[in-house]
Amino acid sequence: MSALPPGYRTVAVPADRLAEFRTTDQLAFASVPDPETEASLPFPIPQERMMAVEAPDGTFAAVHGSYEFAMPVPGGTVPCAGLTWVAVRPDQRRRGLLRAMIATHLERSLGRGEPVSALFAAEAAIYGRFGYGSAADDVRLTLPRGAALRPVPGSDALTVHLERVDPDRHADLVEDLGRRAGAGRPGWMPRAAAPLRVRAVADPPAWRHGFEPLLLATVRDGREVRGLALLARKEAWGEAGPDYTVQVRLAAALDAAATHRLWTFLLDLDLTTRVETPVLPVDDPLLHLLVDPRPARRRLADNLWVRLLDVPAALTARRYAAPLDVVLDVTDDLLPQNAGRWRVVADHAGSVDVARTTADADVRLDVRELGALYLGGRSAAALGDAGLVTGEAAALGTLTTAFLSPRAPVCPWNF
Ligand SMILES: CC(=O)SCCNC(=O)CCNC(=O)[C@H](O)C(C)(C)COP(=O)(O)OP(=O)(O)OC[C@H]1O[C@@H](n2cnc3c(N)ncnc32)[C@H](O)[C@@H]1OP(=O)(O)O
Repeated sequence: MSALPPGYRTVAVPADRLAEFRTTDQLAFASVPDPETEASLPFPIPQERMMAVEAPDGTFAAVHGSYEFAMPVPGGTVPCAGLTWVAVRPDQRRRGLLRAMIATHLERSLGRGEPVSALFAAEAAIYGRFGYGSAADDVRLTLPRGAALRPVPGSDALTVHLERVDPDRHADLVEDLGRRAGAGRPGWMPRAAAPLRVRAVADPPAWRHGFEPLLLATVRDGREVRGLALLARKEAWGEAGPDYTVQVRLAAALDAAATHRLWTFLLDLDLTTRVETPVLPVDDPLLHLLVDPRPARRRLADNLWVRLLDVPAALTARRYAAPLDVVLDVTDDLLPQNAGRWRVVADHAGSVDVARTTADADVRLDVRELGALYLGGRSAAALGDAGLVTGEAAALGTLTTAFLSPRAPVCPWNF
């Protein structure tokens, strides 16, 4: 794999070097050290998944970590290493430390039996060279107060309850309902680990930036919670009076009526002028419910990047929307065991077989593009139009239909 410069070495991070791990990350991201906030929150990365590169003087030059995820994929879940906290000290850049850390990450993930890795990219140009493909987009809207929604039967019968967030009482509720709301959506990463659940509802003053303490809105059918949102408002007064902003950090609902009731509430809070949505999938029901979507400001961004580490294990972990019998010729510069021709056969009953073959290839593509297709949010035909995947139009069409997911993939929280 990738060599480190002379005198550098890859090391595990023992508990007594957690502060140095954090400081290295803060130096790379220019984050303001905040010991009070840090002490109030559980550290998110399991210690055995934290790694560093030590410089010749024994200090950390670079760090990375990973989360253990069961990533939803079309028709199932796959063990996934969520790469995170990738940081190279500014005085140690561009000498191959990231490249070496990626090699370590791929090798260790495979050793743990994780055939897939996923990440959020700080900068979009970094990870393609390592075989990660942009597999999902997300959208954030800024909506005017009072934006009208098309009617949904049953919405009026639901009630809304608003309270301040209490992390002890609400962490599991938020995770459980969020998980159910995202059922069937590839990439909708559950936060199985307790530190991640706690941090999802955490509200330290340093994170508020002028907004009020975090609120929880629950949509109820009697006593049963059918939807919820985490939100906060920012007070502002202008010449024309109140000009508040509502920031919705998370919104989840179990059905159309709860979705409608939740957004009807969020879009009509007194004193407010605008409502900022959280990250939404590009096919979120809110987009379909808006009577007039044009005044909404939209920001489209890349969401998950996906890397297949073990091509046959990854491809057999998901199901396909149509029968498939195709020979893929895959290139993979970092993991040669993935390279070459694979026959992928899937039938209507859900059986999938991926095996080495010497047959002629129908489709040629890099592992990066296979990662982009994996969650079902990209079209092989469209990647073909861009020259990134090659093959006969019929083969690309079959691949497109079989890989697509009925719901657009997204991860609703950034790791
Ligand atoms: C999943 C996450 O955690 S995303 C967070 C990533 N971290 C950050 O953005 C924090 C600030 N930046 C950094 O810490 C570092 O500059 C990193 C991690 C982005 C890069 O680390 P380096 O050790 O400098 O990278 P390294 O020297 O191994 O470069 C490997 C390759 O990536 C390229 N590269 C590195 N950074 C970037 C970048 N920001 N944009 C485009 N290309 C880049 C290099 O040019 C090199 O290309 P080559 O293989 O064609 O020669």
